[in-house]
Amino acid sequence: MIVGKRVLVKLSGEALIAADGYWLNPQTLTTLSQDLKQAADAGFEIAVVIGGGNVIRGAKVGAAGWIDRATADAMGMLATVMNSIALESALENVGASARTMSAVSMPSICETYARQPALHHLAKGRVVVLGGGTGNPFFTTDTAAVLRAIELNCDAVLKATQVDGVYSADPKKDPNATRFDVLSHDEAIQRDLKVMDTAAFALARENRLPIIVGSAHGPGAITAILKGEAPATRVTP
Ligand SMILES: Nc1ncnc2c1ncn2[C@@H]1O[C@H](COP(=O)(O)OP(=O)(O)OP(=O)(O)O)[C@@H](O)[C@H]1O
Ligand SMILES: O=c1ccn([C@@H]2O[C@H](COP(=O)(O)O)[C@@H](O)[C@H]2O)c(=O)[nH]1
Repeated sequence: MIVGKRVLVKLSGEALIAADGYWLNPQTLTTLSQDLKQAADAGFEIAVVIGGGNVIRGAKVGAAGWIDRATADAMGMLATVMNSIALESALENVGASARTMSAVSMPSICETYARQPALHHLAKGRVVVLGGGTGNPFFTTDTAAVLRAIELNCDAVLKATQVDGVYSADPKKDPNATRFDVLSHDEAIQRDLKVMDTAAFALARENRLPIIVGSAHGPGAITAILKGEAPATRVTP
């Protein structure tokens, strides 16, 4: 095991897009849910933040000019709640106990996020899916993931993404990019490595929170990283 018992898993929204372009692929949600259940069954306490990149990214829409940034970000936060309740359903379908809590209050749909009830759910072994980001515009779900991980006394954030670690440049764009096994928060910020946003790295650095970056692809991928059985990059103080 390379991280402690309580982990916040950050999932990409974009990874939920189906091969035909539809915004949500049920098979991807099922595979991720089976993996998260496996991790919970292995004794990990799991909180999850899922992005909204399969639906909207506020910065991009705001920059296009037809809608203001804060409104576009509100749409983005709502997208993360849609993804969160879809993941909650998929988790329940595979037999895991799960609760969605949203930073944006919508009590007829899911619980509103509050720290103490979230800690209670984690202690009960429930997978806690945290929707709505930070509840504020001009942030991303990477920052929300780090913020919640700190609040909920998590041992690490696992950014379970589309690549198997942090590279010297985006490996999807630069075939010569080289992979780090370990690097510091300072290095990640100074080198402007865009696997997570700078605000998220800075908040993690300030609070000495380790960030693990690895691939979410394939059955059991997340559990394997948590157990130290799959390649991943560790970003440490
Ligand atoms: N230096 C780097 N090392 C590794 N990956 C990088 C780097 N720079 C950019 N990336 C890219 O960052 C991506 C990680 O972001 P990912 O799509 O998982 O999440 P996100 O954008 O936070 O989530 P969402 O899709 O919900 O918005 C990887 O797919 C990778 O292509
Ligand atoms: O705290 C937050 C988190 C997210 N948003 C908005 O949601 C989208 C989707 O999140 P991603 O992290 O990009 O997947 C984001 O682009 C923002 O527009 C937010 O406003 N506040």
